[in-house]
Order: sequence, then C-alpha cells, then structure tokens
Amino acid sequence: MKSGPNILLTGTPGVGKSTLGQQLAERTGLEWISVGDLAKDNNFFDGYDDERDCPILDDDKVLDELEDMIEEGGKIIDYHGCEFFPERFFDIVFVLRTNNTILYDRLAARGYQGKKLEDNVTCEIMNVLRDEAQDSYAEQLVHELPSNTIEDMENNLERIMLWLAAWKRDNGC
Ligand SMILES: Nc1ncnc2c1ncn2[C@@H]1O[C@H](COP(=O)(O)OP(=O)(O)O)[C@@H](O)[C@H]1O
Repeated sequence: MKSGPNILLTGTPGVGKSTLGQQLAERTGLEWISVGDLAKDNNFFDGYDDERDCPILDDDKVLDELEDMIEEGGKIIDYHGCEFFPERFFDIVFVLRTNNTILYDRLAARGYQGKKLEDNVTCEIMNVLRDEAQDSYAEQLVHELPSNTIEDMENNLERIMLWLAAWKRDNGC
C-alpha cells in the first residue's frame, strides 16, 4: 500500500512550483521531487532544444526512475510539463497560475531575457500548461491554484493539507 498520495505540481517556469513543493514537504513529510533536478543529476537528457534554449528531457529515463518512487507513494512531483506522466501516477494535479506581469519580473530576476522570457510569459498567458494538464488527466483530478503572493501560497498550503487529511482518512492512513 502507498505511504501517501502522489501530487503533481505543474505550471509555467517561475509560477512557484518548487517554492510550494518544498514548503509542502516541510509541513507534511511528503517528499518533494524536482524532475528538472532529477534529470540534471542523472543526465536524463536527449539533446538540446536551441529554439527554447533548454536541454531536451529523456522522458523514458525519467519515467523509469520515477516508477518505484511513485509506487511507494507520498511524493510531490514538480515539473513544467506533464503529458508524458501516466494518469495512474497521481492522486491529484495542481496547476499553479501567475499573473503575467508578476511572472515577467520573476523570470527576469532569474536571468531569463529576450525570446526565452517572452516565450515563457506567453506560455502562461495562453494557458499552455493548464491545457496540457486538462488534456492529460480526468477533469476532477486537475485544479488551478493562484500563485501571485505569499498569501496565495499560504492558502494553497492550507488547501492541499486539508485535501491530504481527507485522503489519509479515506485511505485508512
Ligand atoms: N506565491 C508566491 N508569492 C510570491 N513569490 C513567489 C510565490 N511563489 C514563488 N515565488 C517566488 O517566485 C520565484 C520563482 O519561484 P519557483 O518556486 O522557483 O518557481 P518554479 O519552481 O515554478 O520555477 C522565486 O523567487 C520565489 O521565491
């Protein structure tokens, strides 16, 4: 039996996935896994995307690595994409959303500029990651969370912890 639910945090780079994921891990004992870091640490890449200025993820290697962790349960998976994760991986999916001017400033502060900065802000405005999540998973699994302010983050943490308590009750943990 799983030790806890598996949660996906997704959304455009800069919306606050890793900040929320780390806070959630600290408060709940779930384990936060950044797929970007996992790929970097293990070199799970398959070439470089010059157009997007980022390495291309080797989906199969990432999925192989995640399989046992997912089976164990209690994982918070953090990635700016989701279509290659099977639906069975997750008990719930959260898509973080950030206002475009706030996102622009966050990404600029991270050192993004030019096309890369514009493309990521456009990705958020065009709901690309929200649509990807909705196209990949059942409607009741996918929830959008505002992620503009620290207050939003506190509300999101509370909301997820309430959901977690209900999940544990329903699953006899
Ligand atoms: N809810 C929030 N309110 C204000 N700032 C935030 C919030 N969430 C994240 N941030 C800030 O935005 C930046 C990007 O957050 P990060 O968690 O790295 O995003 P992601 O993991 O989605 O790329 C960081 O500087 C972080 O401190």
